[in-house]
Amino acid sequence: MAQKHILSSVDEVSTFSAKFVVDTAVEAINERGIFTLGVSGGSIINILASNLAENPNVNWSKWKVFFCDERLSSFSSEDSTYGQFKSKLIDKVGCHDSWVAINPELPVVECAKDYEEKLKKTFTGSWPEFDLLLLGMGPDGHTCSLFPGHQLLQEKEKWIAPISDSPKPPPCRVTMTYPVINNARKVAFISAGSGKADTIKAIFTPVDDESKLLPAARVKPTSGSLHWIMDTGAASKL
Ligand SMILES: O=C1O[C@H](COP(=O)(O)O)[C@@H](O)[C@H](O)[C@H]1O
Repeated sequence: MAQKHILSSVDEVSTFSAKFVVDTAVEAINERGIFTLGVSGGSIINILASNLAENPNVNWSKWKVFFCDERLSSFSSEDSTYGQFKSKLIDKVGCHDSWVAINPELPVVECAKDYEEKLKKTFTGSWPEFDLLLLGMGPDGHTCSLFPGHQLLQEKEKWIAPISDSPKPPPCRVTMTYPVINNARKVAFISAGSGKADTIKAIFTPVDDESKLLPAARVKPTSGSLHWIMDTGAASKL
Protein backbone atom coordinates (compact mmCIF):
# COMPACT_ATOMS: atom_id res chain seq x y z
CA MET A 1 0.00 0.00 0.00
CA ALA A 2 1.44 3.36 -1.03
CA GLN A 3 1.77 6.18 1.49
CA LYS A 4 0.54 9.44 -0.03
CA HIS A 5 2.13 12.74 0.97
CA ILE A 6 0.08 15.61 -0.49
CA LEU A 7 1.57 19.11 -0.29
CA SER A 8 -0.07 22.40 -1.18
CA SER A 9 2.50 23.70 -3.70
CA VAL A 10 5.49 22.65 -5.79
CA ASP A 11 7.73 24.54 -3.36
CA GLU A 12 6.39 22.44 -0.51
CA VAL A 13 6.89 19.27 -2.57
CA SER A 14 10.48 20.39 -3.03
CA THR A 15 11.09 21.09 0.68
CA PHE A 16 9.32 17.90 1.79
CA SER A 17 11.19 15.74 -0.77
CA ALA A 18 14.60 17.08 0.24
CA LYS A 19 13.85 16.43 3.92
CA PHE A 20 12.52 12.96 3.06
CA VAL A 21 15.79 12.14 1.25
CA VAL A 22 18.04 13.58 3.97
CA ASP A 23 16.13 11.80 6.79
CA THR A 24 16.41 8.52 4.88
CA ALA A 25 20.12 9.15 4.37
CA VAL A 26 20.74 9.82 8.08
CA GLU A 27 18.94 6.59 8.99
CA ALA A 28 20.84 4.54 6.38
CA ILE A 29 24.22 6.00 7.37
CA ASN A 30 23.53 5.34 11.06
CA GLU A 31 22.57 1.74 10.29
CA ARG A 32 24.95 0.78 7.49
CA GLY A 33 27.51 3.58 7.13
CA ILE A 34 26.46 4.41 3.56
CA PHE A 35 23.42 5.86 1.77
CA THR A 36 22.60 4.47 -1.68
CA LEU A 37 20.23 6.63 -3.71
CA GLY A 38 18.84 6.38 -7.23
CA VAL A 39 17.61 9.57 -8.90
CA SER A 40 15.46 10.13 -11.96
CA GLY A 41 15.46 12.91 -14.51
CA GLY A 42 12.82 15.28 -15.87
CA SER A 43 10.94 17.49 -13.42
CA ILE A 44 12.56 15.88 -10.35
CA ILE A 45 15.85 17.65 -11.08
CA ASN A 46 14.50 21.13 -10.38
CA ILE A 47 12.32 19.90 -7.53
CA LEU A 48 15.36 18.46 -5.71
CA ALA A 49 18.58 20.12 -6.78
CA SER A 50 18.52 23.51 -5.06
CA ASN A 51 17.08 22.23 -1.77
CA LEU A 52 19.71 19.50 -1.56
CA ALA A 53 22.49 21.89 -2.59
CA GLU A 54 21.58 24.25 0.24
CA ASN A 55 21.12 21.58 2.91
CA PRO A 56 23.99 21.64 5.44
CA ASN A 57 22.99 18.24 6.90
CA VAL A 58 24.06 16.24 3.85
CA ASN A 59 27.16 14.14 4.55
CA TRP A 60 28.09 13.72 0.88
CA SER A 61 31.10 11.54 1.66
CA LYS A 62 28.68 8.77 2.71
CA TRP A 63 26.29 9.14 -0.26
CA LYS A 64 26.48 7.01 -3.42
CA VAL A 65 24.09 8.35 -6.06
CA PHE A 66 23.11 6.38 -9.18
CA PHE A 67 20.64 7.06 -11.97
CA CYS A 68 17.34 5.18 -12.15
CA ASP A 69 17.49 5.87 -15.86
CA GLU A 70 19.68 8.03 -18.03
CA ARG A 71 19.70 9.29 -21.58
CA LEU A 72 22.70 8.65 -23.85
CA SER A 73 23.43 12.32 -24.34
CA SER A 74 26.62 14.26 -23.73
CA PHE A 75 26.87 15.75 -20.24
CA SER A 76 26.64 19.23 -21.75
CA SER A 77 23.23 18.47 -23.27
CA GLU A 78 20.01 19.46 -21.45
CA ASP A 79 18.88 15.85 -21.98
CA SER A 80 21.59 14.49 -19.70
CA THR A 81 20.22 13.96 -16.20
CA TYR A 82 23.77 13.79 -14.81
CA GLY A 83 24.64 16.99 -16.72
CA GLN A 84 21.64 18.77 -15.20
CA PHE A 85 22.41 17.61 -11.65
CA LYS A 86 26.06 18.54 -12.25
CA SER A 87 25.32 22.16 -13.10
CA LYS A 88 22.47 22.62 -10.58
CA LEU A 89 23.91 20.75 -7.62
CA ILE A 90 27.15 18.78 -7.97
CA ASP A 91 29.38 21.64 -9.16
CA LYS A 92 27.92 23.97 -6.52
CA VAL A 93 28.57 21.58 -3.64
CA GLY A 94 31.70 19.88 -4.97
CA CYS A 95 30.32 16.38 -4.34
CA HIS A 96 31.48 14.82 -7.63
CA ASP A 97 32.82 11.63 -6.02
CA SER A 98 29.39 10.70 -4.67
CA TRP A 99 27.79 10.43 -8.12
CA VAL A 100 28.10 7.46 -10.48
CA ALA A 101 27.32 8.53 -14.06
CA ILE A 102 26.91 6.43 -17.20
CA ASN A 103 29.45 6.58 -20.03
CA PRO A 104 27.32 8.18 -22.79
CA GLU A 105 30.06 7.62 -25.40
CA LEU A 106 29.43 3.86 -25.44
CA PRO A 107 26.88 2.19 -27.72
CA VAL A 108 23.65 1.67 -25.76
CA VAL A 109 24.00 -2.08 -25.09
CA GLU A 110 27.59 -1.66 -23.83
CA CYS A 111 26.58 1.41 -21.85
CA ALA A 112 23.95 -0.60 -19.94
CA LYS A 113 26.44 -3.42 -19.23
CA ASP A 114 29.08 -0.91 -18.15
CA TYR A 115 26.64 0.83 -15.80
CA GLU A 116 25.53 -2.50 -14.32
CA GLU A 117 29.22 -3.24 -13.60
CA LYS A 118 29.48 0.14 -11.88
CA LEU A 119 26.55 -0.81 -9.64
CA LYS A 120 28.22 -4.13 -8.86
CA LYS A 121 31.16 -2.26 -7.33
CA THR A 122 28.80 -1.03 -4.61
CA PHE A 123 26.23 -3.83 -4.36
CA THR A 124 26.84 -7.53 -3.84
CA GLY A 125 24.13 -10.18 -3.97
CA SER A 126 21.81 -11.13 -6.79
CA TRP A 127 20.00 -7.79 -6.78
CA PRO A 128 21.05 -4.38 -5.46
CA GLU A 129 19.14 -3.13 -2.43
CA PHE A 130 18.96 0.66 -2.73
CA ASP A 131 18.12 2.66 0.38
CA LEU A 132 15.96 4.98 -1.71
CA LEU A 133 14.89 5.33 -5.34
CA LEU A 134 13.32 8.61 -6.44
CA LEU A 135 11.05 8.07 -9.41
CA GLY A 136 9.17 10.37 -11.73
CA MET A 137 6.17 9.53 -13.86
CA GLY A 138 5.39 10.84 -17.32
CA PRO A 139 1.83 11.69 -18.43
CA ASP A 140 1.75 8.34 -20.30
CA GLY A 141 2.42 6.49 -17.03
CA HIS A 142 6.07 5.64 -17.77
CA THR A 143 8.63 5.61 -15.03
CA CYS A 144 12.43 5.36 -15.38
CA SER A 145 12.65 4.50 -19.11
CA LEU A 146 9.97 1.80 -18.79
CA PHE A 147 7.25 2.74 -21.25
CA PRO A 148 3.69 1.39 -21.66
CA GLY A 149 3.58 -1.80 -23.74
CA HIS A 150 7.38 -2.02 -24.09
CA GLN A 151 9.08 -5.44 -23.87
CA LEU A 152 11.41 -4.09 -21.15
CA LEU A 153 8.48 -4.32 -18.74
CA GLN A 154 9.15 -8.09 -18.78
CA GLU A 155 12.94 -7.90 -18.16
CA LYS A 156 13.77 -10.25 -15.28
CA GLU A 157 17.56 -10.75 -15.48
CA LYS A 158 19.39 -7.50 -16.13
CA TRP A 159 19.94 -4.89 -13.41
CA ILE A 160 20.33 -2.20 -16.05
CA ALA A 161 18.72 -2.57 -19.49
CA PRO A 162 19.36 -0.70 -22.73
CA ILE A 163 16.53 0.86 -24.72
CA SER A 164 17.04 2.24 -28.22
CA ASP A 165 13.42 2.94 -29.17
CA SER A 166 12.22 5.17 -26.36
CA PRO A 167 8.95 6.81 -27.48
CA LYS A 168 10.05 9.93 -25.60
CA PRO A 169 13.24 11.43 -27.03
CA PRO A 170 16.10 10.84 -26.93
CA PRO A 171 15.56 7.23 -28.13
CA CYS A 172 18.71 5.71 -26.59
CA ARG A 173 18.70 5.30 -22.83
CA VAL A 174 19.59 2.89 -20.05
CA THR A 175 17.19 2.05 -17.24
CA MET A 176 16.87 0.15 -13.99
CA THR A 177 14.59 -2.87 -14.34
CA TYR A 178 11.65 -3.88 -12.10
CA PRO A 179 13.60 -6.51 -10.10
CA VAL A 180 16.00 -3.71 -9.08
CA ILE A 181 13.29 -1.12 -8.44
CA ASN A 182 11.12 -3.49 -6.43
CA ASN A 183 14.08 -4.67 -4.33
CA ALA A 184 14.69 -1.18 -2.89
CA ARG A 185 14.15 -0.47 0.79
CA LYS A 186 12.16 2.66 -0.09
CA VAL A 187 10.75 3.97 -3.37
CA ALA A 188 9.27 7.46 -3.70
CA PHE A 189 7.49 8.96 -6.69
CA ILE A 190 7.66 12.74 -6.86
CA SER A 191 4.95 14.26 -9.01
CA ALA A 192 3.67 17.80 -9.37
CA GLY A 193 1.13 19.59 -11.53
CA SER A 194 -2.47 18.97 -12.61
CA GLY A 195 -1.15 17.60 -15.92
CA LYS A 196 -0.36 14.38 -14.03
CA ALA A 197 -3.75 14.11 -12.25
CA ASP A 198 -5.52 11.75 -14.69
CA THR A 199 -2.56 9.38 -14.83
CA ILE A 200 -2.23 9.36 -11.04
CA LYS A 201 -5.92 8.52 -10.77
CA ALA A 202 -5.35 5.61 -13.19
CA ILE A 203 -2.34 4.43 -11.14
CA PHE A 204 -4.46 4.21 -7.99
CA THR A 205 -7.45 2.56 -9.71
CA PRO A 206 -7.50 -1.25 -9.34
CA VAL A 207 -7.42 -3.24 -12.62
CA ASP A 208 -8.86 -6.71 -13.27
CA ASP A 209 -5.86 -7.71 -15.41
CA GLU A 210 -2.28 -6.99 -14.24
CA SER A 211 -1.09 -6.77 -17.85
CA LYS A 212 -3.10 -3.54 -18.16
CA LEU A 213 -1.11 -1.83 -15.39
CA LEU A 214 0.76 1.30 -16.41
CA PRO A 215 4.54 1.11 -15.83
CA ALA A 216 4.41 3.33 -12.73
CA ALA A 217 1.68 1.10 -11.23
CA ARG A 218 3.99 -1.92 -11.55
CA VAL A 219 6.30 -0.45 -8.92
CA LYS A 220 5.50 -2.59 -5.86
CA PRO A 221 8.48 -2.97 -3.53
CA THR A 222 8.70 -6.58 -2.34
CA SER A 223 9.52 -5.71 1.25
CA GLY A 224 10.30 -1.98 1.04
CA SER A 225 7.91 0.94 1.35
CA LEU A 226 6.27 2.92 -1.46
CA HIS A 227 5.59 6.66 -1.24
CA TRP A 228 3.87 9.15 -3.52
CA ILE A 229 4.89 12.76 -2.88
CA MET A 230 2.48 15.04 -4.77
CA ASP A 231 1.15 18.55 -4.87
CA THR A 232 -2.59 19.18 -4.71
CA GLY A 233 -2.68 19.56 -8.52
CA ALA A 234 -1.24 16.11 -9.16
CA ALA A 235 -3.47 14.59 -6.45
CA SER A 236 -6.61 16.49 -7.49
CA LYS A 237 -8.42 13.49 -9.02
CA LEU A 238 -7.73 11.00 -6.22
O1 LIG B 1 12.07 10.75 -19.61
C1 LIG B 1 11.93 10.75 -18.42
O2 LIG B 1 10.72 11.07 -17.88
C2 LIG B 1 10.34 10.69 -16.56
C3 LIG B 1 9.22 11.62 -16.12
O3 LIG B 1 9.66 12.95 -16.28
P1 LIG B 1 8.77 14.21 -15.84
O4 LIG B 1 9.49 15.41 -16.41
O5 LIG B 1 7.40 14.03 -16.42
O6 LIG B 1 8.77 14.21 -14.35
C4 LIG B 1 11.54 10.72 -15.62
O7 LIG B 1 11.19 10.21 -14.36
C5 LIG B 1 12.67 9.90 -16.23
O8 LIG B 1 13.79 9.85 -15.37
C6 LIG B 1 13.08 10.57 -17.52
O9 LIG B 1 14.16 9.92 -18.17
